[in-house]
Amino acid sequence: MTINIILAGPRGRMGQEAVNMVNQESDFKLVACIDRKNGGKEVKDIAGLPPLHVPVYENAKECFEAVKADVFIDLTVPEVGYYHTKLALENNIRPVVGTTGFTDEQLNELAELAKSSNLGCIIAPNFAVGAVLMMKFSQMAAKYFSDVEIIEKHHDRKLDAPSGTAKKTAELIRQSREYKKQGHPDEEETIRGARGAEMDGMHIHSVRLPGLVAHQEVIFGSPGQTLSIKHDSLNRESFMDGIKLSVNHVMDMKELAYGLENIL
Ligand SMILES: NC(=O)C1=CN([C@@H]2O[C@H](COP(=O)(O)OP(=O)(O)OC[C@H]3O[C@@H](n4cnc5c(N)ncnc54)[C@H](O)[C@@H]3O)[C@@H](O)[C@H]2O)C=CC1
Ligand SMILES: O=C(O)C1=N[C@H](C(=O)O)C[C@H](O)C1
Repeated sequence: MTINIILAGPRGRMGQEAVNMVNQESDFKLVACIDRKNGGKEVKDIAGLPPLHVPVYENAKECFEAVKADVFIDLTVPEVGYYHTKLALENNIRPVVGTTGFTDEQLNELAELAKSSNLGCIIAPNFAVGAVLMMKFSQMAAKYFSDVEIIEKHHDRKLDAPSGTAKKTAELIRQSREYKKQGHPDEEETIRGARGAEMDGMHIHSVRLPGLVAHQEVIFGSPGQTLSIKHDSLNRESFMDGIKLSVNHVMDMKELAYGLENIL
């Protein structure tokens, strides 16, 4: 069976990689792209994309109404990604979303909409299988270590901080860690932000540097020992297997899953 796909964000770092992946998969067919420029053109007219006679729309509503598709892939920015995802569900198209930075309220609203529409929807802060394992291993370790710091490192073009992966890691850790307000009770920041962001008494630190792609280390400590769990995405190909898997899987789902671990 061929899965017809609409993709938003085709000129982005992830979008370009995903257009090429979809184009190379024999069971996937790119049927339209949503881009904030290039409306009325075809994918072949956009530099860096394959020579495909596939229409490009600037208006997502117009695209979803005009083009018949099974799955919608979003790789854009948070507000736009949320709007696209909602619109896709309203048009009976199953979203696979890599865009990070959605609020809890937005995630809850999309989950309700997917359920009431009986449609699959996958929103995954990280599509790299190794990163999912890093998160799950951290969740396991948190049962035995209540002191933990998360250090995420990304390229300096990234808009959201902390990363979606770091937030998801903290949520998974929270499920198995006994609550603890970490650090010295009297500790003080002499420069604001020195201790990073705080969630549930644990700390998250965000590094942004040119040259990096996507990296995270979760460090646990207890008297006399530390445990480090680390993952590196060295390029964006690392995310493509997770997107492929999600596109196939979402076809058989009837509700929203938040995180690739739910379908592995
Ligand atoms: N889930 C995962 O495994 C991964 C998720 N990401 C996330 O994917 C998203 C995209 O990342 P990158 O490709 O690195 O970013 P990018 O900046 O290279 O691409 C963003 C895309 O969004 C489009 N865009 C920006 N503003 C827009 C607007 N107002 N309307 C319509 N389109 C708009 C841009 O034209 C571009 O195509 C980010 O949220 C990032 O955190 C990135 C890597 C892996
Ligand atoms: O913007 C990125 O690059 C990435 N974003 C995702 C996140 O916020 O966790 C996934 C990965 O870390 C790359």
